Amino acid sequence: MEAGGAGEVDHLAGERATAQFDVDHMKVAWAGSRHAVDVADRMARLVASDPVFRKDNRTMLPRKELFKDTLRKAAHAWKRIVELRLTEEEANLLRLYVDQPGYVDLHWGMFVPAIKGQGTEEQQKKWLPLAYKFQIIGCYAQTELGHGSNVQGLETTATFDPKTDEFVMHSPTLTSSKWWPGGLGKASTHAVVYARLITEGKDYGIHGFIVQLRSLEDHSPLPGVTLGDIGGKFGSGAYNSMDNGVLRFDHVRIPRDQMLMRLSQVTKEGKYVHSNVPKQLLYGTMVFVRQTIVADASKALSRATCIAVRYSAMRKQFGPQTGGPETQVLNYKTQQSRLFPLLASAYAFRFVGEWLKWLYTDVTHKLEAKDFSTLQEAHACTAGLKAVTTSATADGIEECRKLCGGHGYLNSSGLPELFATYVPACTYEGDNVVLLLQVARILMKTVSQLASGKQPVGTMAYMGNVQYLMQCKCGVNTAEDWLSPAAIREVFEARALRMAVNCAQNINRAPSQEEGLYELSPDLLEVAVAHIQLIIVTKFIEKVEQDIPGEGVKEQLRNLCNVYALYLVHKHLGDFLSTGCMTARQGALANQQLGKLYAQLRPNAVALVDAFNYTDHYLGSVLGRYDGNVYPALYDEAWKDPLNDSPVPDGYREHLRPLLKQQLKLSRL
Ligand SMILES: CCCCCCCCCCCC(=O)SCCNC(=O)CCNC(=O)[C@H](O)C(C)(C)COP(=O)(O)OP(=O)(O)OC[C@H]1O[C@@H](n2cnc3c(N)ncnc32)[C@H](O)[C@@H]1OP(=O)(O)O
Ligand SMILES: Cc1cc2nc3c(=O)[nH]c(=O)nc-3n(C[C@H](O)[C@H](O)[C@H](O)COP(=O)(O)OP(=O)(O)OC[C@H]3O[C@@H](n4cnc5c(N)ncnc54)[C@H](O)[C@@H]3O)c2cc1C
Repeated sequence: MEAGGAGEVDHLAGERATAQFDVDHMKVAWAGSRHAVDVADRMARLVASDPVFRKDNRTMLPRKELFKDTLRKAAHAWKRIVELRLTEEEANLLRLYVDQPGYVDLHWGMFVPAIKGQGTEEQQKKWLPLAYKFQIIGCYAQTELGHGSNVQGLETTATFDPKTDEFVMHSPTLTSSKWWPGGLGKASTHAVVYARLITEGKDYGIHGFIVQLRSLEDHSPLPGVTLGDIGGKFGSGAYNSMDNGVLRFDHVRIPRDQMLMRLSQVTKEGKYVHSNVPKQLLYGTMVFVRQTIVADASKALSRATCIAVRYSAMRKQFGPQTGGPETQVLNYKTQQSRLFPLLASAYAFRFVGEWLKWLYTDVTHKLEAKDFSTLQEAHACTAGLKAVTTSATADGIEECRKLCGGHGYLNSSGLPELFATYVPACTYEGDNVVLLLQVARILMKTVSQLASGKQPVGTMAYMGNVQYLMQCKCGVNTAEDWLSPAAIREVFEARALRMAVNCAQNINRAPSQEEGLYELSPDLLEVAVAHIQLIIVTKFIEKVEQDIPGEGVKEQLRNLCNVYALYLVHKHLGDFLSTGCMTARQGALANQQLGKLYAQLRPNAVALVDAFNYTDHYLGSVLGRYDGNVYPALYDEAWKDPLNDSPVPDGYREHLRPLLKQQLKLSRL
């Protein structure tokens, strides 16, 4: 737990004393409200104090035990939720702090939202109460062995049989086997299955169906259903607690009313009827989850940076030539230039995630009122932000591991498991490259419409300012000029627009649009990244412009915002220079300003990670302990490894002793 307990010594107290802002108010700025801080705090402590939720031994558990441990934790969490009558908000936070991937994530995160989004009112009335009480467990079975990204290429069939008023679910090929769905392998009783709807001999494409997979009596697979886990995954512990599964159907029959019929229906006679809504609403659950993944990116990156900042503040290496104490590694400028942009990114992703949640809610309300005008904006923002934030977070966690030197490689640092658990976020819910290409296509469409005078809206509104942005010159003359939000915003807008226009022009030179999009896809990726980075920078600037209470809080957030933006300028200087948005000298000034910002951030670094308000249990890291008392903890942790159960290892008699004896004989020769 955090410092303050009897007898604890705060080894980072000196660091905390140098903070130039009110940490308590920063906690509120980070969490979104005082209420959010309090609820999160209560739930985190509830989990941390419960021995069932212990996780320090997780990476040492064999897979079967790890899975059983996940089942136990999930059941215990549910018991506590019911006993304590927790609200939905509290229950979600409790599950978050349990911090172990498991079937419940998919049950609440995808199965329930899929029924809510795609089921009729009648279907919701039937299925949701069962799901809410855990009388059924559900998963989201979309991806197949042969196809994941290309949803329209899925092969599972749902053929309507009007004689019995049923759909026949079938897996016609090996590649049509459902493959990857979380919770499918061992836990789920039901799934929302995506399959090709065939009626009256015609294939109407992909639709969702609720299918029961296992007996509610003894959990055995129902006749015609083949089920299993797809095998061990990357890393120890990590995502191996999840039963990602395989599923095959052999002509399994389900009632007609188990097709999710909000968007389209099949009548008793077998007639296909499509409601007058965009077909893409079928992808609604993915849009919802992508939005939550952006919020999760800031959680994962803030955990990693919290560990790396605290450890870097206590770790010392080398010292002045004249003798004296060694230097805290956090004082090395190289450590700061690698770590502080990640800390700033964690804050940036937090605020853009907050904004994205607002956008998603707004779009949902519009959809309910049959206004589909913002569907494309929602798709572009969720897909693009999911891709950019998860890639940066996965890379950032790995960088934090390196920033912790050798000890970062130990499981007890928490970083290897955090990385292994997090990195599939770059793939699931849409491969990041595939998603960025979706964004780029929308940007190309927007550019092509500019000539006709159509004004882009939402996050693409800046593209309407094309005349100015194509020729404007950055007005920065001194390093301090880079502290102007207007200057930053302008170069990011000009860079994104010019890259998009250049790419569109190159595509137009290709023999066909499709060929151009194909040939220039590597450039398109960069166009999409530039646009998404502009959104993140803009939302951070807008956040800092709000009224933010607490001494020094706004100043710290402004610094972090500037670090984030100028770090991107430095990292992508090639883009800014090649598009003529700024000069090489202005690039050098940006870097100069960045150095000054790092120096200002340094005395606040530990307090800025304290503001995340993570318990030691949630952090799960010996190196990231709140009290900074790392070495005794590292030492103790090593002795807990099963390899240290006995001084002489298993295998000595069979493999070491004969070897050593043989060498003895040889040396006597
Ligand atoms: C909470 C706890 C968490 C839960 C915990 C989380 C744990 C992890 C769970 C992981 C779960 C999963 O991975 S579930 C599986 C996730 N699978 C994926 O994400 C698959 C990714 N693939 C796709 O989304 C799609 O197939 C596409 C977008 C790549 C391609 O689709 P397509 O149908 O072929 O479409 P395409 O021709 O490109 O586009 C046709 C038109 O539709 C638009 N369009 C495409 N997608 C969308 C969309 N979603 N919304 C609106 N519009 C869209 C395009 O802009 C285009 O517009 P216009 O040009 O016509 O105007
Ligand atoms: C841990 C984990 C959990 C998952 N959970 C679920 C779940 O609960 N339910 C579910 O249904 N699925 C789930 N999935 C599946 C996941 O959604 C897919 O793996 C994901 O959508 C990527 O699809 P793919 O595997 O087909 O990759 P592929 O598309 O085969 O990607 C392979 C490579 O091809 C590239 N590529 C593909 N298409 C293009 C293109 N058009 N242009 C350029 N490059 C391209 C990709 O960038 C990538 O480099 C999960 C996956 C993982 C790893």
